[in-house]
Amino acid sequence: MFITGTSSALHGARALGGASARPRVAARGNGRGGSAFWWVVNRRRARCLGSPAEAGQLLCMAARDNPPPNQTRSSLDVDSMASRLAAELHAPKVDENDVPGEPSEKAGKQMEGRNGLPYVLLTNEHTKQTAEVYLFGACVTSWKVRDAASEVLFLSDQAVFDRSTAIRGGIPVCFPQFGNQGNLPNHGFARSVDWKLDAIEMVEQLGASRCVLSLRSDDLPEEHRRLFPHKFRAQYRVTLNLRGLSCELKVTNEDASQDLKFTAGLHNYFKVRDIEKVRIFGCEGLEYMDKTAGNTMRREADGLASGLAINQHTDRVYREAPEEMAIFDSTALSVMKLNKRGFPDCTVWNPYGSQGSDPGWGGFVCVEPVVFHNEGVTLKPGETWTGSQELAAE
Ligand SMILES: O=P(O)(O)OC[C@H]1O[C@@H](O)[C@H](O)[C@@H](O)[C@@H]1O
Repeated sequence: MFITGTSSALHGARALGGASARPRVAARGNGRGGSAFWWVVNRRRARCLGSPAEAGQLLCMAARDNPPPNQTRSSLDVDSMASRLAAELHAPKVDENDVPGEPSEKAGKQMEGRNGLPYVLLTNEHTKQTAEVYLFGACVTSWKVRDAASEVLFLSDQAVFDRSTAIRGGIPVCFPQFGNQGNLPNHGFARSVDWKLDAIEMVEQLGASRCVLSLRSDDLPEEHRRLFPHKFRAQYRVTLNLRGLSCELKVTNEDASQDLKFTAGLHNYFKVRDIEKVRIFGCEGLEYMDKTAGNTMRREADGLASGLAINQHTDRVYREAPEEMAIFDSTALSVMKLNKRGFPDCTVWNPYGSQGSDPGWGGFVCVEPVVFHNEGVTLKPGETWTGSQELAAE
């Protein structure tokens, strides 16, 4: 939503004021799906063009021809749209995770959750968003937007909170193995062990609330250390910023002489009203491993102009997916945007009632940034890898 959306207005503010600009809460979008869909379609069209100026021109033309539902042609301020877009495209990107925070109770607090399991309730007073992050599995189990009234993530009715198994739903962290290729349990052990809470902090400068969790190989139960005899430190930062929710996973090889090899992913369960009416943008033309067909490599059709529909058991690991992807839920009239870094690949999964599926399969779609193809990550002793995602919901 380039005209009214939170994301573009803030990018614009950042471009004009730099990283030290006072955070401000931008005007919200109109929250109607027509406008959200308009954003997706035109953003996709703009992406095909080379320069920011061309992209800006195209967006302006598209807006004139096809204004979002709450605006008329004459009310569009095309010049300001164009300069905002150009600012967004040219702005040096600030890595918010590099800006240090200060411990603060305003950012959140540790609470006792289901069955007494500890979790962090993060709050962002600027945007009135909240998130819940369980220390078990470093799992984000809830992210609420629109004055904390609207839940973005799916949490299964069958989710178990007793440390016996990973929490089903939210955003489980898959590490050091994504999927079942390797000698570890499916998706590795990080989602089924306790992480340590290092900090709950406020990044005043950016209007962001953040919690920092960590996991060290030395603290793992013996069974995992035996199967994965490597020294590592993982840090996971979950931030509620002015645009939405960001998750950053950093892994350091702490071994003095051995390489550290792993695959990883952030297993986002997005809540949808009706899986049949969902479209996913960003997979068109990509090569993927089809896990429903014995891991055969296939290629997605190029002409998915209206996005990928889920109408069967779908379990695909796309190779080199674009940084920006979007999920359009035409029943809820909402768009969830995913911007990923350091995770080259992406999984799309919905069991669609297949054997053993969660009974809630019609109410979620998993779109997961992963590093999987090309043998994942190899870190030399002392090296660090970082993978992150930014989620926005409109
Ligand atoms: O049941 P689990 O271990 O949580 O995994 C759920 C699904 O997670 C997806 O990421 C995988 O691609 C699927 O193959 C898998 O079935």
